[in-house]
Parts: sequence; C-alpha cells; structure tokens
Amino acid sequence: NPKWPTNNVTFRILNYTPDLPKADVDRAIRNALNVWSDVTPLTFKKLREGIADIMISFGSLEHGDYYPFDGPNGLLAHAFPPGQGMGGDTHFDEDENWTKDSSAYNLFIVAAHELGHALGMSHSTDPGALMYPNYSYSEGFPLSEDDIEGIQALYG
Ligand SMILES: CC(C)C[C@H](C(=O)NO)C(=O)N[C@@H](CC(N)=O)C(=O)NCc1cccc(N)c1
Ligand SMILES: [Ca+2]
Ligand SMILES: [Zn+2]
Ligand SMILES: [Zn+2]
Repeated sequence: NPKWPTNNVTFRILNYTPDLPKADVDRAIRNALNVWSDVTPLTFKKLREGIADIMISFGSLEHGDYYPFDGPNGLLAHAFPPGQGMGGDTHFDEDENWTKDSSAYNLFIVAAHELGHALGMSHSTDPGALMYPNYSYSEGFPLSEDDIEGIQALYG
C-alpha cells in the first residue's frame, strides 16, 4: 500500500456540509485525524489556503472525479490513497445526512474510515474493524486491533 513519504501530513477543508455547524465539522475531522495520530508518529497540520496533502470536500453525484456519488445512502464517501494531486483527497456525499450522534450518518466515524484510506489503509474483513467496508456506529475509540496493526505496519 502507498503511504505518505513523511509523517507530517497537511489537510484542508474546502467546503462545509449545511447539515452541521462549521465548528462540529472541524471537530469531527480533527477527532478523526487524532484517532490515527494517537497510534502512529503521524502529525496533521490544517491549512486554510493552498494545496494540502489531504483536500477534504463535500459533493453530490458528479463532483469532479470519475467516482460520482449516488444520492442518499449507498456510497457515503471515498478517499484516494496517498500520492500527488488527488492522492489523499477525501470526498463526502452531500446527499447524506451528516450527524454528530448515533443517527445516520455520524461524520466522525465516516471521516475516521475515509482518512484511513487517505493514509493508505485498505478495507478489512474484520467486521469489528473501522476499515470494514460497511458503516456501523460505535461509541468510544473506533480502532480495532486489526486497524492498529494495519496503520502501524505503514507508519509504526
Ligand atoms: C467501494 C467504496 C468506494 C465504497 C465506499 C467506501 O468504502 N469508502 O471508503 C463507501 O461509501 N462504502 C459505504 C458502504 C457501501 N455502501 O458500500 C460505507 O459505509 N463506507 C464508509 C464507512 C464508514 C464508517 C465505517 C465503515 N466501516 C465504513
Ligand atoms: Ca450516497
Ligand atoms: Zn470524489
Ligand atoms: Zn472504505
């Protein structure tokens, strides 16, 4: 799996979903990044302009790449593996209802999963793993042993 060549990764939030206050979106993304930096030497710096490694945006249906979203439910978000240009970029389907509680879909949980991809993680077959293909809400720390082993194999 490709990985970032340095442990210091930059990110930028390009636009915001109207489903939540801006501060809640910032917090969900920051908390999702912290999940991964808690178990690796990775650091994440927020840029307010220019090109960041991980460019985060919300879009619906056709949104500028060859992976259009599909309206409510189904595809929730996607992220490109580490690399130049689109590498690391993370897109959320604006046609979903983004929440900060257990109702569908919790932005923090989905962001933590997507940012796993943006760091080089692929899907897991472990149903308890954050990187399992399908969304499931859980309280508390979202990483399973499988997730931690995977990210530490890349950046340990
Ligand atoms: C083939 C991929 C582009 C599917 C896409 C995905 O895995 N994005 O990371 C996706 O949106 N998957 C849905 C499931 C589906 N309808 O295919 C999903 O819930 N992924 C986000 C997610 C969020 C939180 C936890 C987990 N395990 C998965
Ligand atoms: Ca969708
Ligand atoms: Zn996209
Ligand atoms: Zn995924």
